[in-house]
Amino acid sequence: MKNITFYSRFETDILAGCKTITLREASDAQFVAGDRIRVSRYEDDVFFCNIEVIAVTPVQFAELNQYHAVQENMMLDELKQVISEIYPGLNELFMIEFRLI
Ligand SMILES: CC(=O)Nc1ccn([C@@H]2O[C@H](CO)[C@@H](O)[C@H]2O)c(=O)n1
Repeated sequence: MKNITFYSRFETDILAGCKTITLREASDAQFVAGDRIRVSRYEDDVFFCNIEVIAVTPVQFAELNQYHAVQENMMLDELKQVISEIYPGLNELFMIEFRLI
């Protein structure tokens, strides 16, 4: 089974079903619809759930909008700030939509 990591501060939102996308750089988005993925925390590699990928879609940083923010359970400004810190200067992102399984 493939694996993906999330920063531990997002674990609660993911388990509650209120964070249903993640925006990643290409090298971290090598998934296709239907993939079942083990999810663990980035900091300590502790497993916390499995997800199924619904879709992987290219999205530019400049095109991020309220839809993305809602799916991330963040304000749009906050989301842009978070992504700028993780991927400074990167415009080519991929939206991974997922559901808990
Ligand atoms: C741990 C690791 O390797 N990388 C990442 C990269 C991104 N993210 C989150 O996805 C969304 C969009 O980027 C935001 O919620 C980010 O904080 C994450 O949790 N972990």
